[in-house]
Amino acid sequence: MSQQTGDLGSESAADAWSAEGSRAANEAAPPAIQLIGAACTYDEVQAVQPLNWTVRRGEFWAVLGPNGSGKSSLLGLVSGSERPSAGEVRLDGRPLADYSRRELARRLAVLPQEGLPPLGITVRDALEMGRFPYRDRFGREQNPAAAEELLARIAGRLELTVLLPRRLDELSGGQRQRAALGQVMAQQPGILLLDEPTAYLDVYYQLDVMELVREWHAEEGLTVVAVLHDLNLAAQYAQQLLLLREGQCEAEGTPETVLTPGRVGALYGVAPPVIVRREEIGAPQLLFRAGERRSTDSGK
Ligand SMILES: Nc1ncnc2c1ncn2[C@@H]1O[C@H](COP(=O)(O)OP(=O)(O)OP(=O)(O)O)[C@@H](O)[C@H]1O
Repeated sequence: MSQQTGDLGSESAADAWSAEGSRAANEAAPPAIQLIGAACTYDEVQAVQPLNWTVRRGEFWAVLGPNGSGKSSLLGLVSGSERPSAGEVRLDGRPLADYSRRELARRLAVLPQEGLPPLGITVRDALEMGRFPYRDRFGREQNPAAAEELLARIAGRLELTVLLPRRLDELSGGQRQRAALGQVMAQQPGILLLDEPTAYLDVYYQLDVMELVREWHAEEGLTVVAVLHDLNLAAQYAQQLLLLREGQCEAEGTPETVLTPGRVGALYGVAPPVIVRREEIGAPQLLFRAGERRSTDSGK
């Protein structure tokens, strides 16, 4: 969606990226996200081992790995909900710890797994709540007309217009996930984190959410990091993959280089998948069959 919103969201993706901006300029700019030996520990559990990872502006990453491999903990480090037990996380070259809550909310948004909770508030209220980083302490927008226009455009784009007066607890899970996407769009972040955004959705809404995120990414140079379980969805939508094993980087790179049959089979404990390439999907797709039963379960 185009972001002709006047001075709305001065730190928005549109500012962080110009269509004609060269790749070289982007590479010279500080990375959108940088982990420098960053680790996440809960009591005795080392969920993320010290990790170096760089996400440049405008990249679309998927974070993959078996259950308990540290995907959500990694996302927590990036969003600031988890404090690193070692190392540092930087956003745009600046330590995450230096951001105020409001500054962080202008820069980064998180789309949760289950969309918005089924509360008694309307979809319109939910979208307006996304504007909180731009409102003063009395809840006023600097430019109310432009904000209103932005919300109307988001609602139109997400086909939420007829749902605006409806309460969240009257919507389906798929509709609530769309409303959640509308809320994070209203937030105008430069970086979007998605935590298994398709977990509770049928295949129509899975593709729907991913297509909308892809369009947003393509049109505005949004930086996207999505935790996904579905390797095929990841290969289809992400340009770069980070594959985790027990809190460590097992592999990173393009879907073609990361999703090799031997690696995927060994990591997930399944038979090496068959790789299928279909032009209309434009990415490798994996066909799975069960392998040997896992002899031990680490309890993670
Ligand atoms: N709040 C917590 N307290 C203690 N241990 C935790 C906590 N959150 C996660 N862990 C542990 O950290 C490790 C990594 O968990 P995490 O949720 O990051 O993995 P994940 O890859 O996202 O898993 P899943 O795919 O099952 O969602 C696991 O061993 C988990 O038990």
